[in-house]
Amino acid sequence: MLDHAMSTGRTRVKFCGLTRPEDVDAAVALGADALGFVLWPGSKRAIELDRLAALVARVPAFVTRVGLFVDPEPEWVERAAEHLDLLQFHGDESPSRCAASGRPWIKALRMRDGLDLDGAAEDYAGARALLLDAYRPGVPGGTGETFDWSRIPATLAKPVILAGGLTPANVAEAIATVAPFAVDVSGGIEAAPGRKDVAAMTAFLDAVRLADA
Ligand SMILES: O=C(O)c1ccccc1NCC(=O)[C@H](O)[C@H](O)COP(=O)(O)O
Repeated sequence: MLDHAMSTGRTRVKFCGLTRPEDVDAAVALGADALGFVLWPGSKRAIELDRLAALVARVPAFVTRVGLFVDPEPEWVERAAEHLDLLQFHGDESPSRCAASGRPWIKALRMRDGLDLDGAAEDYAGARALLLDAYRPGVPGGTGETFDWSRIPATLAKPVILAGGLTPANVAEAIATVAPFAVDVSGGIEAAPGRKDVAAMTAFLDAVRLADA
């Protein structure tokens, strides 16, 4: 069992739903650990492969490039994966489906009533982490909604990436409550879907660093 922060003393930060070069540049300059690109066409933040290639070309070494999928066709994963460091699955993918490409992956779990997190951690043993997100029926992610953080057990067999409705105003409380390995934010740092706000990105990272201090 791991405690969520794995005693590293620093909460990693993933900014998700990037669509514009200027937002990628700002996120890197501010010190985000990982950048997420939505590769599910149903999202307002979705990007095509040519845009993905152009955006990730701006990302330097040691910043993780993450691609988000929702029940994707294997061929789509293969084509996108050459531009990515890590795959993030947001749909009903089985563990074997997540692992099929042989590339590192994480599984997003939406916190619907009755979800057995310990069981999911066993089922998705091959995941590098579990991303815990809010549950809204019919919406696979990016809801901008929080969930009851006290539902997360203090120890879990996988590192926890906390997501769902995080903002510069609530992320410190989230870290104090959950002690996650990482936090993930999309709507809370946006001016509009897919358009990040530099002041909000800055405030979010400042709040995380203060919480870690
Ligand atoms: O952002 C989307 O539109 C999206 C669509 C489908 C699947 C996942 C999606 N985003 C996933 C993320 O990683 C978000 O960062 C996460 O759901 C938290 O979003 P938010 O509550 O807006 O911070």
